[in-house]
Amino acid sequence: MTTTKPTETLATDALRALLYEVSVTPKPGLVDPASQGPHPDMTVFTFIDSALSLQPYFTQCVAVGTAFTGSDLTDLFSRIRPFGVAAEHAMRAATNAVNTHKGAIFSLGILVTASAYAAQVGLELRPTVKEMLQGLTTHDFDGLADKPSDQLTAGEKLYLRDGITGIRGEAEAGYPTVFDMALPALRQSTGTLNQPLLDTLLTIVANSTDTNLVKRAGSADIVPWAHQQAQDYLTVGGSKTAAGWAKLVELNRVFERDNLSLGGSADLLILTAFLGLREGIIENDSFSL
Ligand SMILES: CC(C)(COP(=O)(O)OP(=O)(O)OC[C@H]1O[C@@H](n2cnc3c(N)ncnc32)[C@H](O[C@H]2O[C@H](COP(=O)(O)OP(=O)(O)OP(=O)(O)O)[C@@H](O)[C@H]2O)[C@@H]1O)[C@@H](O)C(=O)NCCC(=O)NCCS
Ligand SMILES: Nc1ncnc2[nH]cnc12
Repeated sequence: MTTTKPTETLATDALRALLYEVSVTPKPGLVDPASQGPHPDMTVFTFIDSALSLQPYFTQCVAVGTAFTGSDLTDLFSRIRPFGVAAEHAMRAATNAVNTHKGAIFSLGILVTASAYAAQVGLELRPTVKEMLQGLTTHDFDGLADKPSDQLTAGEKLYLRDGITGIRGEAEAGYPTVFDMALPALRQSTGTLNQPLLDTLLTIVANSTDTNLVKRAGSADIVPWAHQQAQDYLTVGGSKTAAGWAKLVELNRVFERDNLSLGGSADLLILTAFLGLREGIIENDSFSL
């Protein structure tokens, strides 16, 4: 990917990506301006407050990425992790302790930091991300079996039970769902901004393992079902056809009825929107054809 946008706009583009994602409607399994979906503890306003609470964090990520001069990029990741933990506290302070953007804090913080560093040294973004996160899953999951079960996070439990690496596996591999599937789909999309982002979300759902979905469903068996539902939507034309809209309305109903969350997929859409903003595919709330 290439970007000519200045580093000074990175933090703002991160906030725009967070706000654009929650504004897209109608999103199955997720909060949008028209529906809370399967999230009775969150509204679109919770996400707006959450996003704005993260502005200092993204500014910190830009500063750390720009100033880094070390040779081992895993040190760059280690330097921002404490800021990420602090950002989680800021998020919970802004949302009455609700988890809106925990995953987005992790993933978007990495992309913002890597973008600032890569621009400073003239490197490509994705290799920079992979170097920063080398060994992440091994590091984070090492000794997990000895951790008290009541202290395990959702992702850690799913790794122990199903071997699902979730956000960590996606990140350490350099976000293949984003770079190899979602961003190419966004580049080829047309229409109003809402439509390409909807079709990109369902492209993500069709091609990734969302640990929120698995957690809510109680079994990884939900994943092939979700892949098929999203693919069916895309096959009938997605947001561009009446059949696609009918499928989307039906998916919204089923995900809400069955309490199924796509929080992880939403985060990957946030990353894709951020990269779309950096590449100029998305400009000033318009969408280049
Ligand atoms: C590295 C951590 C962030 C990992 O945290 P954890 O051990 O909790 O791991 P997971 O549960 O596997 O994932 C955490 C969140 O990551 C998102 N996610 C899930 N699957 C994927 C995926 N395949 N690719 C990318 N991202 C994924 C998801 O976050 C989003 O969903 C949450 C909102 O949905 P909801 O269903 O409401 O979630 P809950 O409230 O938790 O469930 P309910 O109670 O409602 O049922 C929200 O977080 C979205 O962002 C997963 O939830 C962490 O360990 C860590 O290190 N954090 C410190 C910060 C840090 O390291 N920062 C680094 C600076 S760069
Ligand atoms: N719109 C959304 N609804 C629920 N969880 C999310 N995580 C990130 N965006 C979300």
